[in-house]
Amino acid sequence: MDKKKILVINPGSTSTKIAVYCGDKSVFLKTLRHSAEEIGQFEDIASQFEFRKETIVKELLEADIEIDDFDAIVGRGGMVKPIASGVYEVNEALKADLRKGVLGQHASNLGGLIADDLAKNIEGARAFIADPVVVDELQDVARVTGHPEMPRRSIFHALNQKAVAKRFAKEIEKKYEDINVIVAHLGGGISVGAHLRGKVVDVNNALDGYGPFSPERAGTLPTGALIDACYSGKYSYEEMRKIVNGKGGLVAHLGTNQAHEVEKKAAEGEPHYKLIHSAMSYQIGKTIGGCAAVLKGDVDGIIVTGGIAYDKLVIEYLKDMVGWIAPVKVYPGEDEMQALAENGWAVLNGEVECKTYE
Ligand SMILES: Nc1ncnc2c1ncn2[C@@H]1O[C@H](COP(=O)(O)OP(=O)(O)O)[C@@H](O)[C@H]1O
Ligand SMILES: CCCC(=O)OP(=O)(O)O
Repeated sequence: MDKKKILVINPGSTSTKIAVYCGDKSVFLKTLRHSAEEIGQFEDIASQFEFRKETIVKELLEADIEIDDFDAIVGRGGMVKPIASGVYEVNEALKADLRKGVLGQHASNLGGLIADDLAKNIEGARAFIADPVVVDELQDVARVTGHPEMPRRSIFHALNQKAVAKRFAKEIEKKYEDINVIVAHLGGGISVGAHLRGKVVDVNNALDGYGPFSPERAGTLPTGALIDACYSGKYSYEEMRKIVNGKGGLVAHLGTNQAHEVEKKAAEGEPHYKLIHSAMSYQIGKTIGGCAAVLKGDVDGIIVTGGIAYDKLVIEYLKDMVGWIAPVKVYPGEDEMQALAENGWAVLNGEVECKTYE
C-alpha cells in the first residue's frame, strides 16, 4: 500500500483529538481534554480557532512530527447544511458554512477550518471532512413535531455511530445494510440512533434539541419551565443557549463535564452524584427503548460507545434496563480517528469519490 501520511483532527466539546496515520498505521494519537473553565473563557466556538489550532501544532512539534509533509488533513465536520453521508473536500462554500455554523455552534465546526488552514501551507495537501454531525437520513415521520416551525433535526455523532455499527456488522459477519442496530454514543453530547438497514432513520438532536442530558447538555427539558425561564428576565438569550448546550447536564448539576469524576464519586456513594449519574443512565435507557420501538423490536444489537462507555456503572445500568431488547455490545471510546483516516485514504487512493459541498 502507498504510505500516504494523513493528519486527523477531531475537535469535540470537551476534547481535541489528534492522530497521524502513515498508510493504515496510526503513528501518533493524542487526546487533549478541556475543562469547562478552559472552554468557558471563549465567547463562542469560532473564537476557539487559534487556541485549538495552536494546541494541535504544539503537540505535533513536541512529538517531533513534521507538519509540512502530509498528503491530507481530515477534520471532523461541522454544523453545515444537512447532507448525505460521505467525504467532502473543504471548499469555500463549506468553509463559509462552517464559520457561520448554519445549524448551530459545535466544536466540530473547527475541524474542517483547521484542516484547511494547515493544508494550505503544505504543498499538495488536501483537506477533507467526512460524515459530519449533520448527516441526515431521518425517515419523514421522524421529522414531524407538534409545531411545523420546529421540525426535528438529525444532529449526532454520525461518524462514530456509523463506524461502530459497521464494525459490529463485520463481527457478526453481516453487512451493515442488512442489520438493525441501536447505537448510543456517550460523549460530551449524547446521541442515540436507530439504524435501519444502514440508515439512521431516527436519532435525537444531541446538540440543542432533545434526548438524554449529557456531561454538558441539558437534553429534553420541560417546555413550560423552559419558556418561563426564557421570559423570567433572569437570563439573556446567550445564557439560555448555554443552559441548553455547554452549561447543562452534569455541568449544571455537579459543576463538571468530566463524567469519570462523577462516576468516581457515585461509586464512593455520594448520594447526589449517585442520583444524577443514575438519571443520565436512565434517560439513555429510555431513549434506547424508543429506538427499539422505531425498529419494531427487530434489533440485532445495542451498541454503547463514546468516552462514557468506559464507565462501568453506566454500562451495568443499561444492561439491566435494556439488555432484554437485544445483546448490549460495548465499544468504549470511539473509532472516529480511524474512520476519518480511512475516509481520507479512500479518496487519496481513488476508492471513493469525494463529494462537493454546495
Ligand atoms: N475511563 C472513563 N470512565 C468514565 N468516563 C470517561 C472515561 N474516559 C472519558 N470519560 C468521559 O467521557 C466524556 C467525553 O467523551 P468523549 O467521547 O471523549 O467526548 P467528546 O464529545 O468531547 O469527544 C467525558 O465526560 C469524560 O469524563
Ligand atoms: C453535535 C453532535 C455531536 C456531539 O455532540 O459531539 P460531542 O459529544 O463531541 O460534543
